[in-house]
Order: sequence, then C-alpha cells, then structure tokens
Amino acid sequence: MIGVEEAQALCLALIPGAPGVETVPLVQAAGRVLARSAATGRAQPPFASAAMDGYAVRDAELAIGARFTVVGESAAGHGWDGRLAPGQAVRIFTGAPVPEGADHVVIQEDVARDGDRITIQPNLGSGPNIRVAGVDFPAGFTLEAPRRLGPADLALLAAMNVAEVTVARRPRVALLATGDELVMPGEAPGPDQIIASNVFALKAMVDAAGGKGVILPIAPDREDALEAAMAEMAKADIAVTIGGASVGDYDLVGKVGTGLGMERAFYKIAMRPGKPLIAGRLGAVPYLGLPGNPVSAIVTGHLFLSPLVRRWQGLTEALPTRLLARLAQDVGPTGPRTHYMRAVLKDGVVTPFAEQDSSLLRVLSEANVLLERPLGDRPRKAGEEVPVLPL
Ligand SMILES: Nc1nc2c(c(=O)[nH]1)N[C@H]1C(S)=C(S)[C@@H](COP(=O)(O)OP(=O)(O)OC[C@H]3O[C@@H](n4cnc5c(N)ncnc54)[C@H](O)[C@@H]3O)O[C@H]1N2
Ligand code: MOO
Repeated sequence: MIGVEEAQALCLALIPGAPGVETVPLVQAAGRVLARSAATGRAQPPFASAAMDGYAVRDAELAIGARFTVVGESAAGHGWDGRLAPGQAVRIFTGAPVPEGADHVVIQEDVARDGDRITIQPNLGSGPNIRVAGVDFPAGFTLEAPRRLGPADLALLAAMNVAEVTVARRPRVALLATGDELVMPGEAPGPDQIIASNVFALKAMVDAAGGKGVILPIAPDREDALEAAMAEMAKADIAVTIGGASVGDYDLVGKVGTGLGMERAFYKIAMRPGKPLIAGRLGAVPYLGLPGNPVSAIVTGHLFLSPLVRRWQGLTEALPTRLLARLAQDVGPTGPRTHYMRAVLKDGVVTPFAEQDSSLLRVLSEANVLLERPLGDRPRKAGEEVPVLPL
C-alpha cells in the first residue's frame, strides 16, 4: 500500500493539463480561479490625494502660529486646478487631488479658521496626510494567474478598471453512488435499505472547491447497470464512484472499471479511514473510486477529490490546509495506516472524539478538523504539537 502523500501526487498527476477557460464579468467572478493574469494601465490613486479632511499647504511654511490664506477648494471628483503660491492654502477633502505646489495636508482639527484665513494651532500633527500617486498599485501592475478570486481580489480588479476576467471553467464532477442498499432521501427505503448520504457532502465539497457536482441516479450492484453508469460518467470532467471499492462479492467498481479500460494509478492506500481508494483514468477523465462508508468517502473526498477539483482549475496549491495544534490529551501509537481522527479544535487545542468508526456521520458533523496521526507514530502526550486539517 502506498502512503497518502504519494497517492495525492499520483492523483493530481491525473489532471490532463491546462484547464478550459471562459470570460466572465467581474460580478460573476467570486470564487473562480483566474486563468489569465490581469493587467492595468492605471495607477491607484492616479494622482496624489488627500488622506484627511483639512488644508493643503507647503510643508516648508508649516509652523505653529503660521497663517495662510484659503484660495480655493479641492473635493473628491473636483480638484482645484491652480498652483499653490507661498502663504496660500486650499481647503481639501479626503480623496481629493492635492493641488500642485502643496505637499502637506493639515487636518482641520489642527487649524483655526476665520473667514478665508487659517492659523496653525499648537496641536499640529506630523502629516503629510497625502497618498502619493500609485501607492496602492502602479500603472502596469498585474494580478498573476492562477489565483482563487476572493472578495478583496474583486475589489482590486475593479480598482484596476478590469470589467471582465478569464477564469478556469468549473469542472463538472459526476458523483455516482453504488449499492442495492441505497435509496435517495425522501424515498421509501425497504427493510434492508439505508439512505444515500455521502454524495451530498461530496457535492458540497466539489462545489466549494470550485467545481459543479452532479449527483447521478444510484447504480445497483449489477455489472451491466454499473458499466452503463460508469461509461456515462466518462463525459464529465472528473468521474467519482462511491462504494463497491472493497473486496466483497458485490464490490464491482474495480472490475467494471477495468472492463471499461480504466488506467489505474493506485488501489488501496495506507490511511484510515479510506483504505480501499481507487484512482485512475476512465478514458481521458480523472477517476476516483471512493470507499462507501460515509466518513471514509468524505475524508478521502477532503484529501483527494477536493484537491483534484482545485488542480483541474489550474491551482498549484491544491492540497488541504494543514495547521499545528496542541493535543488536549494523551494519544496512543498508530498502526500501519495514517489515521485521520475526527476531532474538535478550539483555541489551538485539539481533542479527538472517542468514537472513530467510519460509519459515524454524527461524530463527523461535530468535528471541525481531522487530527492527522502519521502511520507508525509513537504515543503522544497532552500538549505536544500535532498536525490538523480544518474541515
Ligand atoms: N474483508 C474486508 N472487508 C472490508 C475491507 C477489507 O479490507 N477487507 N475494507 C473495509 C473498509 S476499510 C471499507 S472503507 C469498506 C469500504 O467498502 P466499499 O467501498 O466496498 O463500500 P461498500 O461495501 O459499498 O459500503 C460500505 C458501507 O457504506 C455504506 N454506503 C455505501 N455507499 C453509501 C452512500 N452513498 N451513502 C451512505 N452509505 C453508503 C454501505 O451501505 C456499507 O455500510 O469496506 C470494508 N470491508
Ligand atoms: O478505511 Mo475504511 O475507510 O476504515 O472504513
């Protein structure tokens, strides 16, 4: 069995190359991955601008008790287009262009005004309260691709006067639950049946990673039906089956995949939960066969499927975030598989749940991190630093 890191590398290598792209207006670009770097011809601010409301003067003339004549006004959107002469001041407001000749904005709290005369008061601050042209970004600035566009990026692009951006297409991820025991929520289960659950988590994870999760009709444990459903999945950008990955007589996914010409990258990894994971290509499409146990499917989804969706969009940083936290309690040694324990992280301290069975959705829903216990690890004491993966 291969380790998690090696498996993740093999998995990411299944991605065909540069993503398909589309151009969208800025208002639709939140969360999308920038596929072409965006450049601007503008500087921001485009002119030296006031950072405070007050009076623009010459710095060299500033002194407590100094007097100036107010000769004009510069407001945001309406500058004053004269040139400041000695002894003159211009009334100025935040965001307004600083007039030529001025190099200091005295805030109005530091000034006494009488008609068109101002006198500098003893509480004079240091200034200069001016934002130089291009201090935010210069003309020619480029926001580099690839990059997931967050709220601040959208504001930055807008300030750059970029109205539309070229982003990676959202990959269509086909999610196929398999098993005679499954019905969809809202249907009437037979006495030996349960409700298909993990596909809903996986769709949410795919969507959050920037893809479009598509839940297909449940495939029964019959070779012909599974073959038809899996062949259909090869039309998606990423194909995922859930369940039927293990060694039971009705675990048919590997066999049917092989019959369809699946090129296998690996089968089984040294992790718990999630050992019977399959990865490969169905036709040209990256394929994952996730184990059926709800927690196993969701944990392997977090470690393998979400990264695949991110890498498909061209992101180089595709793997889950890993942080360090202190153990709340002693934990024992690990066995031959890296254990991803469901746990709660609070104030930098991580507490694993006592119950770790891979069928327990209620425990998973209480967890906010996976506590990563590397295979073959020694016992760890309360207070030791350990890696955690936020969920
Ligand atoms: N003899 C062995 N038995 C098992 C092994 C093994 O190595 N030797 N591995 C175990 C491990 S680890 C896992 S994980 C499971 C995974 O098996 P499968 O991927 O074949 O999953 P199924 O057998 O189809 O289902 C397992 C379990 O999960 C339920 N399930 C399946 N799909 C869904 C779904 N979409 N939503 C909710 N629940 C689902 C299914 O009813 C079973 O209870 O195999 C172990 N066995
Ligand atoms: O690894 Mo299975 O995924 O233990 O339940």
